[in-house]
Amino acid sequence: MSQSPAPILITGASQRVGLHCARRLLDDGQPLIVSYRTERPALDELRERGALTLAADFSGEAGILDFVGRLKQHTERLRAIVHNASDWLREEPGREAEAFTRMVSVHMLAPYLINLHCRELLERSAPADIVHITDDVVRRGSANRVAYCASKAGLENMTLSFAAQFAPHIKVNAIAPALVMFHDHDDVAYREKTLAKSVLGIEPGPDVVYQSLRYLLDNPYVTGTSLCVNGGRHVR
Ligand SMILES: NC(=O)C1=CN([C@@H]2O[C@H](COP(=O)(O)OP(=O)(O)OC[C@H]3O[C@@H](n4cnc5c(N)ncnc54)[C@H](OP(=O)(O)O)[C@@H]3O)[C@@H](O)[C@H]2O)C=CC1
Ligand SMILES: Nc1nc2c(c(=O)[nH]1)N=C([C@H](O)[C@@H](O)CO)CN2
Repeated sequence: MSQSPAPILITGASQRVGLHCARRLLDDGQPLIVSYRTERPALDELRERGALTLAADFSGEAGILDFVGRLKQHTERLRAIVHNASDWLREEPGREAEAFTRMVSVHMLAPYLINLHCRELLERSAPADIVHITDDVVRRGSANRVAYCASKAGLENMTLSFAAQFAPHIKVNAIAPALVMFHDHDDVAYREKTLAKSVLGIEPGPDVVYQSLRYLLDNPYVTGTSLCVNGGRHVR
């Protein structure tokens, strides 16, 4: 007898891109598990649509492993893991080491430990996928967010290592967006400056990340790849 589809895990899905991808996957009829750090009204919508929501704080090893333990109490299989959780921190004078530690933990230690500890769950529903959400800024560095950019570069590199280690039953890829969606507090000057960085010059919205995710989930012959979703910033 065929089993019901295994769930997809998206981390950091209480708002913005992660929430949009969660909604689209639920629209696709995909069983879903999401992690969140802050309780938000949108989580109730996901719960009402059948998603399992698990609290998670990826700021250190203990929180990451605690999340993995609770996840395994709810499922023995995973169709995919989407590492979306992220903090876009600037360095603050006197708190540089804290920022670096937080960036490495959420962008590198969490994906690393979750991938290793959940490999068996993915293998049980192979072919399976891991998708790292990185950032186009890895291509050129960031004067304003050194730790953020370095940790995303580490996540980008782990895509190659895990693709080699987890083949052939688990594909591992990255999606490297540039501007996807502004924050409400972004002023006109910032928006105009940011839009001018790409040749397409638009704020595309979160569906461009979902479309990239859908492609990776549906394509059986893509692994170790990073999809550049940046409006052509690199051709300027
Ligand atoms: N938005 C954009 O234009 C761009 C986004 N990206 C990348 O795309 C992804 C989605 O972007 P976006 O939706 O803006 O992301 P957000 O800034 O909204 O972050 C997503 C979620 O990550 C969670 N999170 C942050 N730190 C932790 C932590 N220590 N432990 C657990 N959860 C945590 C937050 O949870 P909570 O809110 O519940 O506290 C947040 O809702 C990110 O990886 C981002 O780096 C890359 C380039 C551009
Ligand atoms: N975790 C987050 N990472 C990033 C965000 C964000 O809001 N949260 N935003 C950006 C910017 O859009 C940038 O790409 C353009 O200013 C980058 N990463």
